[in-house]
Amino acid sequence: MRLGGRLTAAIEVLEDVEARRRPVADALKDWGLSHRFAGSGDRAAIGNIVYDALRKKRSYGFRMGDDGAQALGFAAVIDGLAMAPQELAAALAGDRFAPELPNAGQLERFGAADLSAAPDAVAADLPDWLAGKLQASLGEDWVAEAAALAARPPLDLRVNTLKSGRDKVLKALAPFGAAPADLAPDGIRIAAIEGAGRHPNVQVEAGFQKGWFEVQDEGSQLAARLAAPMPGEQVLDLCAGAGGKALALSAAMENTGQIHAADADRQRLAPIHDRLKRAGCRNVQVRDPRDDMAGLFGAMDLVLVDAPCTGSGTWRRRPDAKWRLSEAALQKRMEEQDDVLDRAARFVRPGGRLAYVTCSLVAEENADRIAAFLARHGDKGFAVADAGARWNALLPQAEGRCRIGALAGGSVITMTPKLTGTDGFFFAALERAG
Ligand SMILES: C[S@@+](CC[C@H](N)C(=O)[O-])C[C@H]1O[C@@H](n2cnc3c(N)ncnc32)[C@H](O)[C@@H]1O
Repeated sequence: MRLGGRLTAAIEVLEDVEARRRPVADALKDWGLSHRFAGSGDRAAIGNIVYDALRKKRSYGFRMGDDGAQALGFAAVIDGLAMAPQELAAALAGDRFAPELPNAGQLERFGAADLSAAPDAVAADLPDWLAGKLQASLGEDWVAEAAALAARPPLDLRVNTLKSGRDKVLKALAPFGAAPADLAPDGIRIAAIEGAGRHPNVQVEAGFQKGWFEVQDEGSQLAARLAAPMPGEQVLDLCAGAGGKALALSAAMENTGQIHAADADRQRLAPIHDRLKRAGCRNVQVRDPRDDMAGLFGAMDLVLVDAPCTGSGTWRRRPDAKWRLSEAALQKRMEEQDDVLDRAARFVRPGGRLAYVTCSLVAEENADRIAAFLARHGDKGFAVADAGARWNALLPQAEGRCRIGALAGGSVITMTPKLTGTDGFFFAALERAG
């Protein structure tokens, strides 16, 4: 396909996402199934246009003076492929599959528009209500923080130290431009896509099949490290999902002790079995949602709550979610977070720890939930640990390079694309008196 056909396809997908309010991944998949002639390069290029348009929907709409699918598609191509409007017009000339060009005035406006004159929520590329939430949560720098959430994300990998080492994986993935991650000790990064490119499908590589590495955002790797699992410990991963953090905990514990991996949703847990096998994790026991875990009450050294959340920290990867999220959904997540924290507390032994993680930047899902937990469980001897000190000890070369907030005598951490170059993550640790 030439650029014109790809752009037309991207506009169709954007219209579908808008009309049916459906996840962009589903819309792209359906488009691919009904257009079998399109090759993988075409599908990747169409995906780039669609994702870019959704990442910057509001600022592109402002700059074009039109937020329809066609205007957004053109804006994403001009910006994403760094093409001058005249260059784009020349590239589409005579292409019968190309969409109609916006008028010259619109293209000129796009090139000239200055976002410093735009309302903050437009420059932040957020709906108004979420702009208010991020402003309240992140303070002064919130517009730049939100804008960084609208950039293309890198592809991050975690080296599985149970089976390999970073140098070995770096060598195997050298053709893809793999480099050591900035912060995570076992992390590897493949930079964000440029132009119409695409990330390699690393999961077909021999090293992946052999369990040498996992795909995992650097922030998620750091959150697992900050939970400070020790070899030999008894650990409960209460919201294990597909196991990203459970696998990281297993490696950090050097395959010793025991990790109970549980989740309320059997479907989400299902992929963990293959992943554990491939990664060679022998210290993880998967608990069926129907299992009676009462035997673990008061017995865990560490309980990890990788809580269900709005995922606002992952908007670089799932930009459609920011336009679909509702206040009701946020409220529901907060109730789930309280529920799961209450459940988690029962498993922590005296002298044990509870780590709370979200991939959200909304304070109501983060520090506010910990404060509410303390208000409910103040009598059970839980205190907020100094997560900021943990960060500085783990990453002395990046001391203070995250947001460290004071809370109830301890401190909590927020990672953001702008500050740490990771997805947005929140981390808090609670210690139960012995
Ligand atoms: C952020 S995801 C977990 C991601 C996973 N830990 C990882 O690193 O790949 C949150 C998980 O919490 C689960 N969940 C939601 N409510 C729960 C509850 N009350 N108890 C246990 N798990 C719950 C969801 O099914 C979902 O899999």
